[in-house]
Amino acid sequence: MSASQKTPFIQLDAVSKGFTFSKEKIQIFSDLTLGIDAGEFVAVMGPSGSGKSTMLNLLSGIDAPDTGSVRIGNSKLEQLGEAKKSNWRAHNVGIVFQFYNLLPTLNVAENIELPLLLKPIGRAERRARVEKIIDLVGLSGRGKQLPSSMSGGQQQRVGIARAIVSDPPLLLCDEPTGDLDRASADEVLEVLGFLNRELKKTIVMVTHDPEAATHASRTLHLNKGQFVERQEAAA
Ligand SMILES: Nc1ncnc2c1ncn2[C@@H]1O[C@H](COP(=O)(O)OP(=O)(O)OP(=O)(O)O)[C@@H](O)[C@H]1O
Repeated sequence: MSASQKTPFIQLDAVSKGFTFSKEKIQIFSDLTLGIDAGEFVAVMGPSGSGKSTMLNLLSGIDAPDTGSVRIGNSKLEQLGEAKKSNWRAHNVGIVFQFYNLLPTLNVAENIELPLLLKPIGRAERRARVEKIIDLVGLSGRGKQLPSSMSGGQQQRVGIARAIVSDPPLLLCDEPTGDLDRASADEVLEVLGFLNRELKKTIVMVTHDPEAATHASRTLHLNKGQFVERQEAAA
């Protein structure tokens, strides 16, 4: 590699992945190679069942390829044991879910604080970080509310705040606007865009929504286990 070629932040090399279901083998990826640079905001689209969520699971190390390798930064995930991988994930990956996955009995601030409880950070510092993130996602003053008292868009912004409170470089979003109306979806996408532009988070977002994909810098379409790059037209 020449000095001018930069190494992608995320590199999938010759990845294959299949599942066996009712004795039938479904091959999702065969010999898939993909690079994503630091600071990119990538949308992943494709038909239902094409392997979009599987891709996110490979990137977070929640699932492993059958063959091939997944490298993120300096970490080759297949070389990490489960304990090291959990620790790596806690420091490097934030995950945003379609249905928010907030704990209903905890208020907004307590939900966002959860990932910090696994770290050697004192209470005052934790609270300060949570307040800062609450402001950043546009929910100032709502820390004591329960998730059930908030709109879907607000709950998703809590989900995003929880995903970034540990300051991971990579954010993986699985249909983050899939359960939202257009206006709430746009607010959530604005927050993701801000995190990408201003905080330089690398974002990989699975979406069915072509308009959501226009917020990304690049759109990858999954087609028969391979990615085809295509630009979404702005709405
Ligand atoms: N743990 C598993 N065991 C067996 N089959 C699985 C498993 N996980 C995923 N699959 C199968 O792999 C295929 C791809 O699933 P995946 O969830 O990645 O698709 P997707 O593109 O995210 O779909 P959707 O848009 O519907 O969410 C599907 O056929 C699914 O049933």
